Amino acid sequence: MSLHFGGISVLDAVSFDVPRGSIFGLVGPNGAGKTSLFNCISGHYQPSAGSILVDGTETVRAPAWRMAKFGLARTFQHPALRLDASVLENVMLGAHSWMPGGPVAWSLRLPPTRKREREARATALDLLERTGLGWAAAMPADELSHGLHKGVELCRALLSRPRLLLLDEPAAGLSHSEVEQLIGTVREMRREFELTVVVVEHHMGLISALTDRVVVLDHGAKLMEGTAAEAQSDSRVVEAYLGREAGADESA
Ligand SMILES: Nc1ncnc2c1ncn2[C@@H]1O[C@H](COP(=O)(O)OP(=O)(O)OP(=O)(O)O)[C@@H](O)[C@H]1O
Repeated sequence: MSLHFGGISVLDAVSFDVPRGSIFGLVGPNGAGKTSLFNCISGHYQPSAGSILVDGTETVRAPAWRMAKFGLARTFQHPALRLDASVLENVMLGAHSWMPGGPVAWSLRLPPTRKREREARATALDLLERTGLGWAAAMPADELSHGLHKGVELCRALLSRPRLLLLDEPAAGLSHSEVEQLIGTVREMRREFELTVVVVEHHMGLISALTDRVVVLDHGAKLMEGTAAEAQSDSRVVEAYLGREAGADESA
């Protein structure tokens, strides 16, 4: 799969398979193309060439809002929450992909809709409890810290019942203990919901603890694929990181 913006190549024939049920890491230096690749998978960007298959179904021309139909949910580097709404209301937005009816049925709140809404609310509260956020359910989202917003976004993504969960830098801005809790939560959710997870992350502790395999990107191309330990001891990977840091030092 390739991605160009004008004459600039952002991703150059990047190709890999994510085994079902695995936790797969996308790593690489700043500007390597990780978020752009994520945006292609989640339908926020249209690749210039190539294909993306989710459970054998081509998703490339589907817009981002249809991705839940393919069993796909994502979180963002900077959580996209409705800050004026409560934490529970934010999580409940994840249920819209499987609620029966549409906006008219929801506003009329017919009996089948009410029943599903009760189910969704109970599941949302359960997810919040299990990620340590039960106490915040009724609070306006803007009263929570950045780290807690990430937990709320994760609950919202899980409520959409995904088969493939995309996490974009979930550890950024989290404290050490919050990262530990996140690792436990993702492991538990993977097991319970039989999820496949793809995670973009700079936090190598999280990548080592969580992932079965990683792909390392550099300058929009795939540098290597293997376990996190193999990646960390690969001379090409070490050079890509050091080279980028040296470049940053020179320009500083
Ligand atoms: N919408 C866009 N238009 C033009 N160029 C873009 C666009 N989105 C990304 N790029 C460019 O693509 C390259 C890869 O960016 P991307 O954000 O995907 O990298 P990254 O590996 O996620 O970096 P980081 O770790 O810093 O988040 C960068 O040079 C960036 O400027």
